[in-house]
Amino acid sequence: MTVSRADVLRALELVKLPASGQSLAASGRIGDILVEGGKVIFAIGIDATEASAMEPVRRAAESAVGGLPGVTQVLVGLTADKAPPSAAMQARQQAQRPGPGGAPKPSGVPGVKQIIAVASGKGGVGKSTTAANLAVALSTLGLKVGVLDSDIYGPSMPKIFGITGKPQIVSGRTLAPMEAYGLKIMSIGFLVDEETPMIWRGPMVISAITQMLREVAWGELDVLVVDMPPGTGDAQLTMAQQVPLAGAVIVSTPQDLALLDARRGVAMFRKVAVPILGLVENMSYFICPECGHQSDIFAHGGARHEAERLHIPFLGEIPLAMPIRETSDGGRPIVASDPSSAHAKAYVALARQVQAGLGGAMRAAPRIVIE
Ligand SMILES: Nc1ncnc2c1ncn2[C@@H]1O[C@H](COP(=O)(O)OP(=O)(O)OP(=O)(O)O)[C@@H](O)[C@H]1O
Repeated sequence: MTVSRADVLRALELVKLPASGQSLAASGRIGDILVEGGKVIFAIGIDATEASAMEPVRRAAESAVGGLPGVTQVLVGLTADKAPPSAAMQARQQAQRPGPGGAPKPSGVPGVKQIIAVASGKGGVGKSTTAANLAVALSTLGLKVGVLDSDIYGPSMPKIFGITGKPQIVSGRTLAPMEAYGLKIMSIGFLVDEETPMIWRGPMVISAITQMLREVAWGELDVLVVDMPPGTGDAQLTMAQQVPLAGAVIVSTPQDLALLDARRGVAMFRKVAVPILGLVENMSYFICPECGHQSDIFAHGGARHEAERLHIPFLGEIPLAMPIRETSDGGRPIVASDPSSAHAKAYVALARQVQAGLGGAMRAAPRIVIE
């Protein structure tokens, strides 16, 4: 038995909006409905200010559609991007945006002291490898560390940490994070099916991130490292705004073009008043494993200059090295699998800089209110 879009809409007629009592089906808030076999995926358009009020509607929509014969899986996201906002909505959003003074900020996550983002202006610069090794390095400094992989375009933490399986539900909607190398790990890869078409991932990212932040039993953490999706589009900007970030680390390669993208990354976090902890140069230079000769394949040092130009801290250089790639691609990040190597030490040096920067960021940031 296959479900049709009309069946889905009929089920959504029974879901009412809290404010108006209007049915969700008739509200004009439902975007395209994707039906693949027994899987149904769609997004509900909302004003960014309605996110918590609309969460029960999202859940009601999921259970109404989930009850249809032939439906095996339902994924409903809330998206603030769908419809162009009305003038009133725009005014409200404008009022919410942090001004030069910094406030207001999203509320903190109970038990989690600091959340940092690892971001890059474009894909493929080694952001996830850096985030994973930075997280392990922070834990070698004695901190309790979690990793939240929000890279909708290519969640790589399950692979980097060699995690298979799915997180278990601990109670109600709360999931237990996965664990590896003493870190708590949650990935969007565990929540969004690999087959979910890319076009759906953008709209879903915000509700998935909220879920990963607030409906995961993180326990007590000193630092939660968020691996951001690469780029500086709307999804990334909204995330930077919605996640209570203490700071951001930008990863770049030394090439001019990558640096241009890194500059956009810096501008994005500045726009939402998130402190920049600094810029890391990844794949900075190459040391020949045979003869030990160092070659600067991409004109090494570009990121250091760029950091100076942008008046942000330069956090260090990570070489382009086969052992980094092999361990990262093999589920054993080098800081965990070969902690005495020079490469691991480079990440630990990076972690020390980040830790020092966070002290400053915390002093400068408004007090985070624990709900
Ligand atoms: N310093 C390094 N030396 C050698 N290989 C590296 C280094 N950093 C990353 N890599 C390799 O480069 C590839 C891309 O890295 P990674 O997935 O971390 O990048 P990313 O920026 O997160 O990519 P995406 O944007 O696609 O998610 C991986 O195969 C990784 O192992």
